[in-house]
Amino acid sequence: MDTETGAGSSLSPPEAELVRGTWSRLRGHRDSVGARILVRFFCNHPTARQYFRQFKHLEDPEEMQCCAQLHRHAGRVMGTINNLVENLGSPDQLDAILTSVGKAHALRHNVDPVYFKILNGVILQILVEEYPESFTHKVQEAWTKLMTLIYNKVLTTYQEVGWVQTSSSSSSSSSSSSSS
Ligand code: HEM
Repeated sequence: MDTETGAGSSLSPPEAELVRGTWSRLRGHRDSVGARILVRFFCNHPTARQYFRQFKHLEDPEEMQCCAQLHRHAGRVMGTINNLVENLGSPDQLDAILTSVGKAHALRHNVDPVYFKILNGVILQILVEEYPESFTHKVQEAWTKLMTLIYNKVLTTYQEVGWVQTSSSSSSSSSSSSSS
């Protein structure tokens, strides 16, 4: 079987096992962890809110925390990660899942792909904060590889569909702070 996604290496079997092991511990808390990730992301990178009608004008983290659209997207992000983790042994499936995510965000939501890179960093940051004992150096390396694979495949899909940055998708005024 092909071990490449075409846009970055697949995880080795031991790396995939490390990701599965940590995910199985946090899967039951994925709604609350997902909401924390998105609140941190949107607070530290306010321009990322431009794509979300319901909370693009919200500044207060408490108000954001209550927003249904934020929770829906948190569920979708964490649901997609769940799907990816369940298919770590199937490069073709990983490819199909990420192509679909890439197409939706490029063609329907017109999201600047740089936000995927930023969000990936926030996901890792929150996972390490929430599960410090589980996220050893080796586990972090394995998760970083999964995040890189996500970003590379999404970016490749953007290129394949001919996504072109417009002023409304620009991220130039994004805050670059990474702490909460
Ligand atoms: C790992 C990263 C991400 C994953 C897995 C993900 C996943 C999803 C999924 C599965 C959907 C529904 C797809 C559809 O509309 O058919 C969605 C919708 C959406 N995503 Fe993402 N997403 C990610 C990152 C982002 C980022 C970085 C942004 C923008 C800053 C974003 C903005 C949106 C918007 C605006 C929608 C539509 C929201 C709505 O209809 O309420 N996504 N996302």
